[in-house]
Amino acid sequence: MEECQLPLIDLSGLNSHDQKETNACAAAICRASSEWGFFQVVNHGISPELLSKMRREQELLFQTPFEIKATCGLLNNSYRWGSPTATCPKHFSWSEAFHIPLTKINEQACYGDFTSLRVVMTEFAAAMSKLAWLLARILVDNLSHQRDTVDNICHESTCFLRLNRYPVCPISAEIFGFVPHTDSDFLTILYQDQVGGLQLMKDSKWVAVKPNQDALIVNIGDLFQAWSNDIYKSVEHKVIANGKKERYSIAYFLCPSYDSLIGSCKEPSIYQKFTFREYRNQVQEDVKKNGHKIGLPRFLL
Ligand SMILES: C=C1C[C@]23C[C@@]1(O)CC[C@H]2[C@@]12CC[C@H](O)[C@@](C)(C(=O)O1)[C@H]2[C@@H]3C(=O)O
Ligand SMILES: O=C(O)CCC(=O)C(=O)O
Ligand SMILES: [Fe+2]
Repeated sequence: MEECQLPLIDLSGLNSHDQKETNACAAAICRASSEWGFFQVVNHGISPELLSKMRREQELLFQTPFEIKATCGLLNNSYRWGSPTATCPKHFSWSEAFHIPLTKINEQACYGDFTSLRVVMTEFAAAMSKLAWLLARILVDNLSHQRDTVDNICHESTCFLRLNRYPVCPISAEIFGFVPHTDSDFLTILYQDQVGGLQLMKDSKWVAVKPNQDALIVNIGDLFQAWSNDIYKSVEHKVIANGKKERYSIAYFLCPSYDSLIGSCKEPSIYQKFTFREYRNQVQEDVKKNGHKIGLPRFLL
């Protein structure tokens, strides 16, 4: 498997007093979103201490017995494992996850005895949110010239964090940790450990992402692709299961409110206008019916 060096962007450029440096950094973000749909950021403003505290809390959470994770109302009853709709190995994900809306992150009732998890998750979600909005503003400003702003596209009410654990997989090497998919959001920020296993589609080939402990990974989601009229790319990615080591990751998903209408920032538009609610419902219906997501091609004009 070919290992790729994702575009690596040093976000300290955005704070430079030299406008040229700031513009060059913004341009690198937009170029990577269009050429790769994926990039890594360093000097992203989230401290290594917060990241390692979050990872520790994540490990403790997943070490909890299955019955507690699955039944005690933990994290808004958001525990999932495997793929409930899978009918064959290629639709199955060898992983477990908590999928928690930002609106619930600070709610005491979601945490039971996990009090330090609540404190750390709240701080982590706020830091990831700030970074996601910063990147989305740059990407929107690059194309919309004041017609649209991130604030009338994205909304905190629907953003969420997904805590993933990929257990050691003792069966076939053909099994996915996470099935190939694109994300149904505007933009995702991923904090992964050093185990590796994430692969993405580049020039019609799967390439493996080499973990970098100082970097967070950013990828464009379907809604940014639709809004940008295919300028930014929502790229297919997957996680390979590992027969020797478990793996952890956390993804932050930046989403619009359910009723906001996603239309293209340019004419002629490639896609029909749709609301995020319509998009989500269509994805869920397709997953139920076919075992996999169809996504944006459903909305082509
Ligand atoms: C089985 C699936 C769940 C998922 C849609 C999919 O077909 C494959 C990708 C999954 C994913 C990953 C990112 C987001 O968490 C998510 C909401 C999305 O858009 O794609 C989930 C979907 C889901 O959990 O419904
Ligand atoms: O764990 C990873 O590396 C990727 C997770 C992912 O793609 C997702 O949660 O949507
Ligand atoms: Fe994903």
